[in-house]
Amino acid sequence: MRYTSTRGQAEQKDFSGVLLAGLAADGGLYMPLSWPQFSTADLRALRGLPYPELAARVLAPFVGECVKFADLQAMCRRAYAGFSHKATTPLVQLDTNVYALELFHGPTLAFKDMALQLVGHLFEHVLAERGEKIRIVGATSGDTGSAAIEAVANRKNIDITILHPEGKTSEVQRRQMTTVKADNVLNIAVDGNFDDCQDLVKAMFADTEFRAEMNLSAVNSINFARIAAQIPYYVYAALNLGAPEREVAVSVPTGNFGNILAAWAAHKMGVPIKHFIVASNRNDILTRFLEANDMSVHGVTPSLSPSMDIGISSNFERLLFEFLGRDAALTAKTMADFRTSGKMSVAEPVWRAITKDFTGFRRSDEETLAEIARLYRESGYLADPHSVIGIAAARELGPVGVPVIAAATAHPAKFPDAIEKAVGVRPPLPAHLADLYQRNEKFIRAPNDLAAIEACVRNFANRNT
Ligand SMILES: Cc1ncc(COP(=O)(O)O)c(C=O)c1O
Ligand SMILES: N[C@@H](CCOP(=O)(O)O)C(=O)O
Repeated sequence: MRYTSTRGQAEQKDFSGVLLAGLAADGGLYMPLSWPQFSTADLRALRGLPYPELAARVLAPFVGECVKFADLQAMCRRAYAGFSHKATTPLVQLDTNVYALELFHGPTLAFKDMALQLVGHLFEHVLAERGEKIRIVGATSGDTGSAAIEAVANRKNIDITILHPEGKTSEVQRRQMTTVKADNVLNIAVDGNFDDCQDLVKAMFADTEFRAEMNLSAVNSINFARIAAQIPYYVYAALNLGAPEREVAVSVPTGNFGNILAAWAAHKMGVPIKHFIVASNRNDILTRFLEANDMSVHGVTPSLSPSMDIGISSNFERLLFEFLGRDAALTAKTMADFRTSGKMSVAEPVWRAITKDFTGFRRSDEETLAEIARLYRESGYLADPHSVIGIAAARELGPVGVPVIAAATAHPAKFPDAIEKAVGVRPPLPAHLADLYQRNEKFIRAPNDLAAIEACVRNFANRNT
């Protein structure tokens, strides 16, 4: 499998090349040249497999020749061995046609573990083969940071620097990053919001000298390996609900658009996913676009679902590329105009085609608390402030008679203040994190300034010289 940039100017790469590069050299995002196809018979053959086996088979065509299938299988087994639920991603029925797909049984209690636990093994494997060292730079609004750190802490040949917006994650999320004891981890609290952190990461990649000097790599969903590793759980859930003979829909709490894009990729590969519901909080750029063809940047306002506090959704570029008929020049121009003007609308037929597949939904903080309370009262199910928006969207907008997979993206214990406000109880952290509040934190502070951040990354890289 070869990968091409959405902006068409970067060299094509194989899976390992994409994994290590993260962002394409032209600022675009890598996409497979074509989507692997799974026939009805192929899908039936996956039904009933344990999650790690299914994941290896779904990922094999993306990985291609880069990793032997037996090695990929072994990595999938190791990646999910530590998950706290035997089914890895269990489905919980909440209503006649609403199912929570629990993606938070990994070590850091969010869906990011699903991809990053595997990506950590893939990095180590590919780096050992190539004899290379990488420096990962990543941005987080709360969950990617700890999942990435957990996946690569103490791994040889990898340094990781995570930028988080100071004061804008939950305390549990911050401590999950800043209390990890590993010499290869640097946490930076940036004086800004998530979009500032994400821009700083992209700017480091755009600084070609710095990128080459540091051999930068990415753990955010700009790295296609992240998207690929998020596809298998949609295949697994759809099969468990009757696919390929039965259609399903998905409802996904959305920020950077990576998770729902993975569901859409599963649909392109042959899984009968009929509709895609984008659930957002008050940071609703995608919902505004889906309602009125208006993608205008409004900045980021803190909410009770901090991981979705994202102003610009990076992965929308991948969807745009597809709906523009894979016209890289037009995608590049549209993205450049968006960058300059802070606004984007697409040609009417393109917008109609997108909105045929995707519907937007939003909930304010007050509504989110009310949804948590209602769900808890009616079914005893405690959902975190991100997942509950997707669940509410599934109940309200799910196509009639079609089972909706509502992605449950985080464990409620990551957001105890919001949960307590909604239902009056503080969900306890699992045993492996029980002493999180007693652990010592380690991070540095930096301004929202590229030169300052690059200096931090460079100093960290040179710490032992
Ligand atoms: C708990 C949670 N829900 C939802 C999201 C949004 O997912 P995405 O950025 O893939 O749209 C995130 C962060 O990415 C998250 O951490
Ligand atoms: N919501 C994320 C932000 C980054 O998203 P990613 O999927 O591109 O890594 C977070 O919680 O950190």
